[in-house]
Amino acid sequence: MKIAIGNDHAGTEYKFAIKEYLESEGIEITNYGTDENSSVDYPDFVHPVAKAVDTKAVDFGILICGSGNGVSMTANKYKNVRAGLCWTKEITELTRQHNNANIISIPARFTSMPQALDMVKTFLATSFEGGRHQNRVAKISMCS
Ligand SMILES: O=C(CO)[C@H](O)[C@H](O)[C@H](O)COP(=O)(O)O
Repeated sequence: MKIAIGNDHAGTEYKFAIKEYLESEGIEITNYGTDENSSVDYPDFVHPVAKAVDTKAVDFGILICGSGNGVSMTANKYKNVRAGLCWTKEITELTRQHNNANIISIPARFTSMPQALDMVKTFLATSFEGGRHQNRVAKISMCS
């Protein structure tokens, strides 16, 4: 499994913790996020992740910012990206099961570190259900 991770300054601490966990599990992770705590513009650290997911260069993306909204808005501009904003375990499960999300967006300023790590584990361990959801997901990217 290949994963790309991106974050702005609000997500740096969480990025390092998530990256350390995933590497301890033997997962290959490419870091496109800032490693600093000084203020940056989140789109600059989302585009490489979204491009990697959009082109299937990686299997999944992880994006972290303060609210999770900025990184989600940016990533979802890509045709083949489905970035789900998650703040509970159940929402994380549902965005994989129903939306076949390939990016999880984490609101660092509104979730605890244990919550964030649990959501990442849940995201990667949950499969898309297909069935009635397949047609719905296909309609997401009907626009050019
Ligand atoms: O886009 C965002 C808001 O929805 C992200 O959460 C950013 O992390 C946030 O805007 C950064 O805010 P700051 O006051 O510049 O640290």
